[in-house]
Amino acid sequence: MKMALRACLRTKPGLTALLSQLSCSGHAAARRAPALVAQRSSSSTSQKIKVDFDQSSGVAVMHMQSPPVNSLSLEFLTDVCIALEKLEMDKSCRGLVVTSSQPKVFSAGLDILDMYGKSPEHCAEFWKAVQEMWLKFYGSNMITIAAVNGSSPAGGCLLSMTCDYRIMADNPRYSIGLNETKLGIVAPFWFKDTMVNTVGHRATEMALQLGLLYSPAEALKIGLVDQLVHEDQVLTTATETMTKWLAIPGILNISYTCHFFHLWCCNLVCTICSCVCQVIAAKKIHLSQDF
Ligand SMILES: CC/C=C\C/C=C\CCCC/C=C/C(=O)SCCNC(=O)CCNC(=O)[C@H](O)C(C)(C)COP(=O)(O)OP(=O)(O)OC[C@H]1O[C@@H](n2cnc3c(N)ncnc32)[C@H](O)[C@@H]1OP(=O)(O)O
Repeated sequence: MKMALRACLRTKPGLTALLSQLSCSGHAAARRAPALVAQRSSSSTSQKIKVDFDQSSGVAVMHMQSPPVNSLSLEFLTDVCIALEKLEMDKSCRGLVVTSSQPKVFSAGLDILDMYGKSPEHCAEFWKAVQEMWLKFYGSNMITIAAVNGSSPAGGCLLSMTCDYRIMADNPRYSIGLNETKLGIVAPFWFKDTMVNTVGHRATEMALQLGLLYSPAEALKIGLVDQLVHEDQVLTTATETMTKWLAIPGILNISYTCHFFHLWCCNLVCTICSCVCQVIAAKKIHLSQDF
């Protein structure tokens, strides 16, 4: 799916426009202009994001440092998107590792306090920022690896699933999954689609219906993560793994992209049809109540 988005962002101007409308792209850029990284190795920091870029390897490491649990607030999401935009614009950056500077937690998911009791304008901006993060990671031209060094529920799990590869700390205290159901929330369809693309239909059905959080071992078993390593080795394994991914010629990447793009389009058409059916059904119910 990520590759599919990459392809359409490269090759389909119409869809790019569609996606950019969906994602309100540019809202982050409008706030702070991106800067190109000139040094061989550099480090740039916002309050909540630290990026170390090694120009010799072309690999950047994004450290999420929003205490206590890297919850995805509007401010944090905006910082993430800005950092990503800057890296994306620097063509020498080919790989990105995302990890957490917070102990025991990769990301606690969407910031619940930023969704509750806020103005409609704030909620709209917040929700657009969530979509923007998703699109930017999924549509990135860089190879992305999530170094999941702690728990990663809900939106945190989504963030990791938008990456090409996930390495998780092998600590049974940590968990990962889309647990929205347990919170009394329905996960949006694109959360669901992202999980289907990662672990398949049946596993997603079980995961979402029951709001399951998986231990690292369980997550590995269903393919929610790709590799488990000792807690101390998550970041180094991620950078080693990146070397292997970057050795694959980009052209092959693009070929796979076309296959996945086809699947993604089919999925999108189905989703639109299902939305139309739901609207028609809702109207029918409404009419039958009137008479
Ligand atoms: C505006 C929106 C419009 C439309 C959308 C509406 C609905 C669509 C919903 C979309 C789908 C939702 C996706 C989500 O991501 S919802 C968030 C789900 N997250 C969770 O369930 C995680 C909850 N947290 C935990 O499980 C644990 O905190 C965690 C991450 C395992 C860490 O555990 P631990 O180290 O023991 O830390 P604490 O639990 O003690 O937490 C420390 C501190 O952090 C606060 N906190 C935790 N999670 C969140 C969060 N998601 N948002 C905000 N704050 C969080 C926690 O309350 C503690 O705060 P305190 O002040 O008490 O120290």
